[in-house]
Amino acid sequence: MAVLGENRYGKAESRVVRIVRDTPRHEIVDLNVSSSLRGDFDAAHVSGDQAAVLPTDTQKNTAFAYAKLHGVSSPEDYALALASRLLEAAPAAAAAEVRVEQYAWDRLGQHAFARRGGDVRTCEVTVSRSGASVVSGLKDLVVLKSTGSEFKGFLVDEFTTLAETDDRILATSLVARWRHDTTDVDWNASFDDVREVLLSTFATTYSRALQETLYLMGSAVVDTMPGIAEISFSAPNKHHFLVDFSGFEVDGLTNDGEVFIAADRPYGLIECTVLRDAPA
Ligand SMILES: O=c1[nH]c(=O)c2[nH]c(=O)[nH]c2[nH]1
Repeated sequence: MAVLGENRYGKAESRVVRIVRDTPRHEIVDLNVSSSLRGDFDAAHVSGDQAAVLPTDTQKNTAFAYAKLHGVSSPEDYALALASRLLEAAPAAAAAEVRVEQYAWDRLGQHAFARRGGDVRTCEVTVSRSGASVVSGLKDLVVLKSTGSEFKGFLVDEFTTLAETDDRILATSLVARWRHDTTDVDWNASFDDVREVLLSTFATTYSRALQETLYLMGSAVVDTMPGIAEISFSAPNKHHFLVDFSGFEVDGLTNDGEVFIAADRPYGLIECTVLRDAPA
């Protein structure tokens, strides 16, 4: 005779992004939230009876709703509120556990941010009989605009379901590589300057597509840095989907660009090279 031992169940790794946008200076809270319930869930396992089971889908929905309803002043305060709610909503549970990871962002502007501590500096050098080529770069530079980004007017066919938007989150994990046309360069200062031009352009320009933003960033580099002949980008469009609260029976719960699910895949991958125009 088999007997059921310890068990628990829940939803792991909901990527909850909360934007506080009451003023033009937005705040971002970026969380990875996992919840689980343990208690008397024997019937679900032993006889297939789900009457006591608060679905993991509901646990996930509650995690997103609570990012708005309760807010996230700290991961601990939010986790306490969410766990208390889940315990209350599932009478068979003896305990609800909520685990939260919070990703830190540094401010670039009123509504632009860079993930803290992320990016890696790169270089690729070739020395041949005819000279040296130096390509400097960076990767894993994660940046996000919480407004000032639209995507509309695109080609539509019978498989298109994407809605046009005037206001979305734009985020990417940037890979950039730029070619110098000289080796007479203060490499460290040059790197810092390019990184700063990339970030400030991202933060201060309106985006009609990630394509346009990359072009603007690249143009700013080749226009202001005389020794740089071209720059290439590979930029995943890290999609943030507005969570649909309309199906929840909670009075007054709206989502006005405040709570997003950060999807990891699939992702758009936008790549381009921007070159300095040859002198006439
Ligand atoms: O900035 C974007 N560029 C695209 O080409 C694209 N395609 C898509 O579905 N969303 C977006 N966003």
